[in-house]
Amino acid sequence: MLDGETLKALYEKHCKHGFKYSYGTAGFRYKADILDTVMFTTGVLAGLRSLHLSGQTVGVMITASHNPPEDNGVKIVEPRGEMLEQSWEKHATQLANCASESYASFATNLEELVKTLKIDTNRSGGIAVARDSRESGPRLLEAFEAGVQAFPTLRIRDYGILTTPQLHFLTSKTNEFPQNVEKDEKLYYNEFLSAWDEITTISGIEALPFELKIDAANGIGGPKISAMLSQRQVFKNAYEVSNADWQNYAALNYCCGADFVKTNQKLPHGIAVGETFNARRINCSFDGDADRIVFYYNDPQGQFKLLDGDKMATLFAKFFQQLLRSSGLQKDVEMGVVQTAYANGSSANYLEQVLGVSVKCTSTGVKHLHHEAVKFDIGIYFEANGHGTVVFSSKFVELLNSKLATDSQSSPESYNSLKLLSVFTRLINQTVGDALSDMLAVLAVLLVLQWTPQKWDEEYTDLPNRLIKVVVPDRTLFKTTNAERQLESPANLQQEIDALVSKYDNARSFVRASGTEDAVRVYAEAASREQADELAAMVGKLVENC
Ligand SMILES: CC(=O)N[C@H]1[C@@H](OP(=O)(O)O)O[C@H](CO)[C@@H](O)[C@@H]1O
Ligand SMILES: [Mg+2]
Repeated sequence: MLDGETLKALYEKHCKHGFKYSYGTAGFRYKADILDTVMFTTGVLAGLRSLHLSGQTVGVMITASHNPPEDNGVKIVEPRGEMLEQSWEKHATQLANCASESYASFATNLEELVKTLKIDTNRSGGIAVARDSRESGPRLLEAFEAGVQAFPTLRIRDYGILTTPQLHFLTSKTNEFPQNVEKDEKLYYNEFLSAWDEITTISGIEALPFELKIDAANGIGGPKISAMLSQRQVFKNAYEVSNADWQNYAALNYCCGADFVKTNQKLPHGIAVGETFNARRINCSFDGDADRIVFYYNDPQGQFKLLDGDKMATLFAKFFQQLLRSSGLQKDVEMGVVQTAYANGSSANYLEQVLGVSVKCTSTGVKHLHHEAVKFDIGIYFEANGHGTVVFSSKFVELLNSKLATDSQSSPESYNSLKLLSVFTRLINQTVGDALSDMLAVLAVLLVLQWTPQKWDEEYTDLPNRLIKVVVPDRTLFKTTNAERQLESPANLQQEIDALVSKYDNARSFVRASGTEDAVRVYAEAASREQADELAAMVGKLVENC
């Protein structure tokens, strides 16, 4: 470990005092100008995590996702590509807050952590770091790297600008693959494109039968999706990337991107739809770090229709259920869908009542959903905003492989389904929700089923819903229970919300403090658009006045 004097000099160069931080839904996320201290301590903490995990490489992503350009943030990725182990979040928060107090407090906390976690600071370890396209990224990276220097035995691999899922993927491959395999973006593209190639072979297509319009939110997803799709002839002239101006910092997520489309339920700037209805036209929006995606289309009446995370979860559930049936595996495989309270009531109904698939509800944040999803053989998890993926158990993959090895003589339909299931385990980025890989997976399902976006949408009808933000003096007063669906405090607020909800048809509403923004979120759904909007506004008033 670095000597005290040198560490103190680094601390003084990068740390400021007086701010209180907390590791939220997706790491630390604040205005970029107050993040230097927490970047420095995250460098130290990621180092500790790597050393604690016998020197395995730990990932770090510097991003504020869908937030405005002036924000930034940082999150730590486990060696297998998952979000930081939850018991370590408190260490991350505590170290940052001690550093925000004084050097002495930081040094004492660091010493305690090394002691209580029994960390051998002399061993070697590794950090893989990347950032999104924000202007503050390089400065914050510098503060982060200074923190990592606390342990001179650590190697840092700086990947420059990546999407968040690319960093998760490369972190996981760094630990999984031998040293002589180059872990770079090429590895990422090859992984998903080679699975995609099998889909085009199975479906026998030479050109994509869709007109695909991609809104890249002026984030890093723009150049990356172009780098990926331009490698395959099948996409030639079939896609267009809008809002790809990732070097125009102020344009990031501005009036475009997945969050804008989901929240406003309308087309982003830069995507126009033609006068006449086109059944093959499919649009999608990424968020700023390309770990979310939503799809949409305009129906024959010219009405905007959103195909969000719930629609993706239900599409995958229906598709995998069909494949399990036709391959005779449905009795051996447990499939489930994990959602949050923000999932549209109609989607849960459809899954349970129409498909007969089990549905679990967890707190917001993919770390919670992922944790629950891995309990299934096929665990499909999506937040309504389009953040999610599918995870497959190793038991399921082994079963598939052994069936594929022995079942080649069985019916062509059954064999084909087994092959498709196997391809999807490779087409989907299982480490984390990934706009690029999710986009390919959705297109692949539509191709195999020969569905248009409209046909996909017609499986069930969303209940009209509204999500609003209310700024309050202290959002930490809003405490929830029951997977965030009910408030415990402020006292009596839940009863008042329940009383309002009971006045509307088929209605539901809940309130929780955001973990990424300084606001309280209010969600409402009801039988009609007017009722959903009115209920959200009324509950918002209750929150404002309490
Ligand atoms: C309602 C909503 O969309 N909440 C988002 C948002 O979290 P909040 O804690 O609600 O701010 O950002 C998270 C990180 O990207 C994402 O996981 C989550 O779904
Ligand atoms: Mg994101």
